[in-house]
Amino acid sequence: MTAPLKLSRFYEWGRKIVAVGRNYRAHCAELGNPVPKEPVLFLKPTTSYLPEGKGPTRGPPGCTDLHHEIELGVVISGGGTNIPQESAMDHVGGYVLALDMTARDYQNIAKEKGIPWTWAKCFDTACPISEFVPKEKVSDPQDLNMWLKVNGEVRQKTNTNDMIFTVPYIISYISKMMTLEPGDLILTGTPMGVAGVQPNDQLEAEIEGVVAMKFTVGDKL
Ligand SMILES: CC(=O)CC(=O)C(=O)O
Ligand SMILES: [Mg+2]
Repeated sequence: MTAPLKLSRFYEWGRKIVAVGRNYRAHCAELGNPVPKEPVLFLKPTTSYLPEGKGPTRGPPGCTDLHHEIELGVVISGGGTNIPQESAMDHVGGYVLALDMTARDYQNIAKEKGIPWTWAKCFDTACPISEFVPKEKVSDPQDLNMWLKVNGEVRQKTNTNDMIFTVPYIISYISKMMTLEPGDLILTGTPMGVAGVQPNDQLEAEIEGVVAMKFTVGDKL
């Protein structure tokens, strides 16, 4: 008999990772992107998951500008299509602190050529995650202080009330065209301060009072 799937190990379920881009005004400005009128969405494969303690995060072959992007991750417990914003939070089972590791050099090339960001966002180890935090431990996902340090120096710091699109809006928006399933992870976008990392850099991140995590940067894949 196979063991029942536990939501706390959602990353083993093989469901999807839907990522929101450009969800903080200051981050749009730092990369010279317009502020979006609707969420900018892309997918990351579940092979990019890197739970804390499972080794270093590594850029794809040839990458010369691997960036950190700290993000609040929302774990879906109840699936659905056309989920109304008003009941969207009923579909949330919990949260993780996540990094949307990005090969910025490849992303810039993709943007110039007008081609997808796959090489920039989808490599193995591109989605480091913290331990799972049950929904009950977070009273308001739209009021969380979170930060990321590289080698002890703060690089990114925000409150999630700075998001352009809120968690319920994002869930409702995605579910209009893509069925959400239990075990899916939504990455809600990164605040300003994205920057390059080097092999052996120590990444430390926290949602204050909720969860913390540490990762090392490794050599390229
Ligand atoms: C410019 C980006 O890489 C978009 C993104 O992932 C974000 O979080 O914003
Ligand atoms: Mg991102």
